[in-house]
Amino acid sequence: MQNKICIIFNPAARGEKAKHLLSKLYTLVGDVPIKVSQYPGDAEAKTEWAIEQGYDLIVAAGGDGTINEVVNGFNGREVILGVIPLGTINVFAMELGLPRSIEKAWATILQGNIRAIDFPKANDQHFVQLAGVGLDAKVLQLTHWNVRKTLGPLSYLFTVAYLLKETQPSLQITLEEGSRLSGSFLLIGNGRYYGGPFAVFPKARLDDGLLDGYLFSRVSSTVLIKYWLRSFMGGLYDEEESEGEVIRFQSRSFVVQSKEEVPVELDGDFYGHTPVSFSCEPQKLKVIVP
Ligand SMILES: Nc1ncnc2c1ncn2[C@@H]1O[C@H](COP(=O)(O)OP(=O)(O)OP(=O)(O)O)[C@@H](O)[C@H]1O
Repeated sequence: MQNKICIIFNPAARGEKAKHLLSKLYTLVGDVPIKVSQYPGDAEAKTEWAIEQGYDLIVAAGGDGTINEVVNGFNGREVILGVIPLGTINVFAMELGLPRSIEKAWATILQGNIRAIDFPKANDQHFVQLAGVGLDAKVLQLTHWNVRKTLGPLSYLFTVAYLLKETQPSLQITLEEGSRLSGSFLLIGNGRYYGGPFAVFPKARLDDGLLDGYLFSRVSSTVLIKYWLRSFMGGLYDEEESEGEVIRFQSRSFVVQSKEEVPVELDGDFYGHTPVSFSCEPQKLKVIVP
């Protein structure tokens, strides 16, 4: 491997359990530098610093939020992303088929097999795997960090149950080719998986130059359970039966607007509010895969 590697490590990943893996990582990687993120946003700053120092293979050691910060530090430079999955769910690592063990993930990085994948954006902020407008972003916003730390992914279910009783927002989506759609909750996928090994977007490919959208007209517990079960079974869905409940689309770019401010999440972290423009640069991001 000819590249100059720098590792960006997030001790707060996996509900702060990742911090216990730092010494193991030091032993494993020898004299490869490890920069420890000190606060939310610092992984992005440390990535920018590393690139300025001449490192051209930046390894995100953390979960999806850490990867998101690292790629946002690339700023259009020709660098390669490596991943050591140390997060709670690690959806992007699952999508790439990366091994979960630290040792195997590091061995994969040293082998240096590179894949070029699409690099999506929401306004000026990049993401790698998924985004959401409406329910899931609000859930992330409202579920307290301490509850997440204690209960893990289960904590979100309580917030979902609470939010389903509230009035649902009204989203207007304008696709690149001009057609308009409306609904209350939008899920966006660069790859197939969302929230775990659930193929919510069975037709999505990381390198097809398109974003996949799933727009729910109205969300209820029945609708959520139905689609979750289907995605769990590998994306078995019935086009006819889904009509009215959900609209699926694929597009290179689209705009989401709403009368009220609706929250937006990127790669599982709260990002901001509507309006938001989504776009995708085809095969722009280089990432190491098995
Ligand atoms: N030193 C730090 N202290 C607190 N938070 C941090 C620190 N460094 C980074 N963060 C934040 O930690 C959050 C969680 O990180 P990450 O998403 O990587 O882990 P995770 O939630 O366990 O994984 P996943 O999203 O794959 O389930 C990110 O939003 C990131 O901004």
